[in-house]
Amino acid sequence: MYTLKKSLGQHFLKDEQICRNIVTALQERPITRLLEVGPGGGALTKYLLQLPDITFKAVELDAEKVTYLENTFPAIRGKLIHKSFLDIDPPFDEPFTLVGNFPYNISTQILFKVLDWDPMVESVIGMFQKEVAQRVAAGPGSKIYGVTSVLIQAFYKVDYLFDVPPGAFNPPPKVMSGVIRLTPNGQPPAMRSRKDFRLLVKTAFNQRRKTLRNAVRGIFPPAVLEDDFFNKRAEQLSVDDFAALTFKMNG
Ligand SMILES: C[S@@+](CC[C@H](N)C(=O)[O-])C[C@H]1O[C@@H](n2cnc3c(N)ncnc32)[C@H](O)[C@@H]1O
Repeated sequence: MYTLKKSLGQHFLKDEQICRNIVTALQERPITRLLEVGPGGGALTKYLLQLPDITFKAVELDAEKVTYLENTFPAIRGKLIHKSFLDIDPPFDEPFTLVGNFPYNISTQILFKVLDWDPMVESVIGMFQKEVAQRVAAGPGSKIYGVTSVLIQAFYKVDYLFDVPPGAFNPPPKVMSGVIRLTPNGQPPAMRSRKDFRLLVKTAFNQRRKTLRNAVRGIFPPAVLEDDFFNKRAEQLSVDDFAALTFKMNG
């Protein structure tokens, strides 16, 4: 039928109930345009192609799976982009939803791409390694609160929907998985620029055990760093705290 390529994170869903649960979660919000990342053997795709009144597209890197999908699901012809998701531009002119049992080797890059495309991405229903999914959803004070938590939560509300055990996949991955939903959080906090925000958050968490003062020394004027606020550590700061701090960074 086809081979499974570990290098492309190919763990295909074999549990039909999990596939249906993902599609049900997707339908809880109105969607008109849908992009599936990594349709693979079509476990989710076969349901997605049946959704009424939706313009569907998918992007798959593996040529063998592209041929397989086009032969098995004629309805997908003309809707399947044979490229890396990381290399494409938004395939719609208007906001769309992103769905996928994502290849885990590029989870973080997928999240960064969502941020680059925002506000074109109006929602995401995605399967990640559980640890990554939990990190995206984590709040201040948690050990797993980090760069992706802050960057994503500045723009999206994150809901952790459900766990998926290794046995739901062929071949089973070594770790648990989790499905999350991202929806725009309304009003992103005021910040000087997204570029500054990203630099600050990455720099602060790069040395998360240090005080903020020591972690971000190079990117703030020395006088600003004297404030007691900088005695805190990155993991104690809220998304709004990070956004507000961007206005005090070096120009
Ligand atoms: C975890 S599998 C999911 C397959 C299928 N959706 C399922 O649930 O059974 C990830 C899929 O993403 C594809 N993939 C890996 N890297 C990709 C990339 N950079 N761009 C697009 N697809 C990619 C893999 O070939 C694979 O089909």
